Amino acid sequence: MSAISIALLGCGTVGTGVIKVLEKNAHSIEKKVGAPIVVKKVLVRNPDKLRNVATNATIVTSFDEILNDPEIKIVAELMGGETPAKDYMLAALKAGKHVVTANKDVVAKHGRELFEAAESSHVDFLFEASVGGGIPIIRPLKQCLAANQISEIMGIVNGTTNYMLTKMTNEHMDYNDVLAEAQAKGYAESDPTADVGGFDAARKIAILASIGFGARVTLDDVYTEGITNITIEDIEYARELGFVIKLLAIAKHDDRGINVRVHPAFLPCTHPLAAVNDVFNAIFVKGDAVGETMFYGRGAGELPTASAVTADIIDVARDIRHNVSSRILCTCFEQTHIYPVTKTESPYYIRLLVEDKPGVLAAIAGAFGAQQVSLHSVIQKRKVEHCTELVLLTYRVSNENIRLAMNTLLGMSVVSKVGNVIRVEAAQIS
Ligand SMILES: NC(=O)C1=CN([C@@H]2O[C@H](COP(=O)(O)OP(=O)(O)OC[C@H]3O[C@@H](n4cnc5c(N)ncnc54)[C@H](OP(=O)(O)O)[C@@H]3O)[C@@H](O)[C@H]2O)C=CC1
Ligand SMILES: N[C@@H](CC=O)C(=O)O
Ligand code: NA
Repeated sequence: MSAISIALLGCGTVGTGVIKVLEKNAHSIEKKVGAPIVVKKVLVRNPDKLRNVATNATIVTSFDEILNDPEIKIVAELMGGETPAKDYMLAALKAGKHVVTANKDVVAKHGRELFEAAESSHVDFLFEASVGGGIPIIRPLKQCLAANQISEIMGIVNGTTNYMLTKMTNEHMDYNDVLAEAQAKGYAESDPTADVGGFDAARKIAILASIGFGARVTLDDVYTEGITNITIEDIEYARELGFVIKLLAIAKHDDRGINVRVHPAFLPCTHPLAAVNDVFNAIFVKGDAVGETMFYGRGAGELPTASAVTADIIDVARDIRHNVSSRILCTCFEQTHIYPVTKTESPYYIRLLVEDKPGVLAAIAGAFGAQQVSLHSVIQKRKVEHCTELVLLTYRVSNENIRLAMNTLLGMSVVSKVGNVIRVEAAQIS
């Protein structure tokens, strides 16, 4: 069969990786598809930029050169951002071109519109790289686990912050230095606020929850906290107490509805996610038939992400060869109540700076007690600026009650500063 022509929108970290993978594995990919895949055009902003890859493709700066080229059957959007990426994908789908993307911003926010455009044009819209980088997770959820009712999805879904937390924990690296390293390695988003602020993970868990629970979960439904407040002190106290700090993305479907959240958490050192380090991601999925499953691999970076994008391109190319399309589209059928984070429960770690005088501990314990927050343990180790640093671990308590207790504490003259309040996940504090 004649070659299948494709175009890439973007030739940065991921685009470069896709060109390399298609080139390196051209022979086996051709055998798998039954036709060669050829990158005909690549859209960039700056055609004069030096790139880390050689290609015979034509470099273009106008999307119209791709949109109006009837030979191009597949468009891989690897630019990032919402605009113009969404408009280009929509135009390509409406023009009858298949679309593959790594763009979680657009999938999380405009997925429905893109699915509808794909369905009416009878083309594919695939986005495996948008969550978990190189880890297969979208396809397993949509296909391999389709027989299950999914009750829980939990994991580490941002490579940049996991890399940062690992280096801060194991090598005591400075936050800004390690962020710069993650950027240099091509892991971070063009605006890394999305990574460190938790929004990238929030988009990813919104996508996974929507697919897993068959209900539309948007970014606004996800309670989001990033790692910007995590200090070396918190990391050290975690270690002392037998925990590590990880940025977790959690989606649960129970008899109250759906709850979706992203926040740093203390995880027991013995928990499997505690051993997921550097740029690696891991995602647990619990289904009623299969039980627990775990997906693990590199969550960001040139070649791992290219692996997922290229697999989508191969899938589409096979569909083109067999004259089928849009076999698995939007799976959000259910209207399900989303309940807020305040209704969730867990133990908490709390670090406070308090005045160093008699009766302070009793007053603090009283403020917690008034909100039904029971304290499991208190560590009092060091003096900071004439104050005493207190580290408290609570028993399991509702988020609402912790908030109420913290509000009371903030108003107490003996409390100089709240250092941090971090959830404890997957631990029995008893
Ligand atoms: N990096 C990673 O590890 C992962 C990234 N992703 C996602 O993949 C996508 C791409 O990420 P990444 O490769 O890191 O991004 P980069 O910033 O490295 O590359 C972006 C590319 O898009 C081009 N581009 C951006 N805006 C425009 C525009 N308006 N018109 C034409 N070209 C444009 C840039 O052109 P020029 O080179 O001329 O500036 C560049 O080639 C994003 O959606 C990201 O979230 C997903 C998983 C992992
Ligand atoms: N910035 C993202 C890239 C992959 O999605 C991350 O660090 O995980
Ligand atoms: Na993936």
